[in-house]
Amino acid sequence: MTTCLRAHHVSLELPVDMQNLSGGRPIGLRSSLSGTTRRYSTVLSSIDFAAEEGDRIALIGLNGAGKTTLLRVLNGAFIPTRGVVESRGRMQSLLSPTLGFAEHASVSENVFLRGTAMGLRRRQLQSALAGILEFAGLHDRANHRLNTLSAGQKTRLGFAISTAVQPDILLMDEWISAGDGAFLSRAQDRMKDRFHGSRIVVLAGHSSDLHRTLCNKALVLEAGRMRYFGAVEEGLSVYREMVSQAGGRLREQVAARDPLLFGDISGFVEKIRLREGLIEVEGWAIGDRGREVEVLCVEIDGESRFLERFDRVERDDVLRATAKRSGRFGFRFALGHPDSADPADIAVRLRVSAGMARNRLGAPLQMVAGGIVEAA
Ligand SMILES: Nc1ncnc2c1ncn2[C@@H]1O[C@H](COP(=O)(O)OP(=O)(O)OP(=O)(O)O)[C@@H](O)[C@H]1O
Repeated sequence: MTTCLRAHHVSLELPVDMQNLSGGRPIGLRSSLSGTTRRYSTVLSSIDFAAEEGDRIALIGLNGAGKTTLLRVLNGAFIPTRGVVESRGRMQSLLSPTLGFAEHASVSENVFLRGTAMGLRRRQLQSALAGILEFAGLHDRANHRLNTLSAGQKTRLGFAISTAVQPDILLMDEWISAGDGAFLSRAQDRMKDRFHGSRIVVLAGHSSDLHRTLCNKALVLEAGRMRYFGAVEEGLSVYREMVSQAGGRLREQVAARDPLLFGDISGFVEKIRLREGLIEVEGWAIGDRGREVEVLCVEIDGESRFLERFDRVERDDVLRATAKRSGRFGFRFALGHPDSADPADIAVRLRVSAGMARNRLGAPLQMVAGGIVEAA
């Protein structure tokens, strides 16, 4: 049997219940007694892709793009409003390890409940039970009620059950990194086994490095729509472009979580001076693989300006610090500014990012500690 996973023009609308507020204002507890209004929101639109045997698909998108929801549609937890999902092969999803636990049942009863929901037979579960408890470090707790376990113990149990058998199709929401030291290393080993043993994997998450290393394809989501499906490198550059256009604050958040997304761009803003309606800025930046940066992006109050022409300055201190023999890594530029803001205020509102191209900008450069902000 050939394993497959396909989505044919899948869309999903979900109900969003909103509390009715008196006069539009929150009024404490009474607001929760005042009834709700139900609206429908389109969370996924026209998702269309086919995964073949051997595919490892990186599911990429900003927060709220719809990654987890798409995984839930693929595993059948949500029925698409339009379109269909077609799959062949045993599917297992590692989304929420503790979802579906019965708090008042015992630990071993929960193994049977969850295992049955995963499609395992009673006899399979009986022979797997000891191994699952052993893996979770709960062999002496089989008869304890689940609600007597700690949150960490429940997570370990959920993980041990979900990964007890090798699936053909594996759906993962982030690479597992929870748990204490000893469990984490066993969990990582098991994840690797399950990942490599699966015929098709969909791996959601925010680590471009992991996606590049483990995946051959990428599916990029933007606000519930499929922006790209195809080779992973191309997918990562579509994502980089999306992030580059999304503004400095968001780039900062993405780069904090995924430092290698934009390559290795480092530097600082060192001086901001206000003079006769101009903002003069000085600093330095080194681009990917130690190259000179090609473009600067200056944002004030969310408005971006790209600079490809700016003064490039040879800086002995930067060359020495980075052990480079040559290169003009210092930058200097001046921009008009519309109001008579004071310099300290401008330092907070101004963000300078550097990159190798407009669609490959790094996170905004930080102001060097003790950097000078002055009005001339
Ligand atoms: N059960 C639900 N009912 C209504 N809306 C939902 C539900 N679950 C998710 N959403 C909405 O769907 C959108 C996508 O959410 P989802 O969790 O799939 O995003 P994500 O890409 O996984 O985000 P993150 O990277 O933050 O985990 C969000 O706007 C979210 O508010």
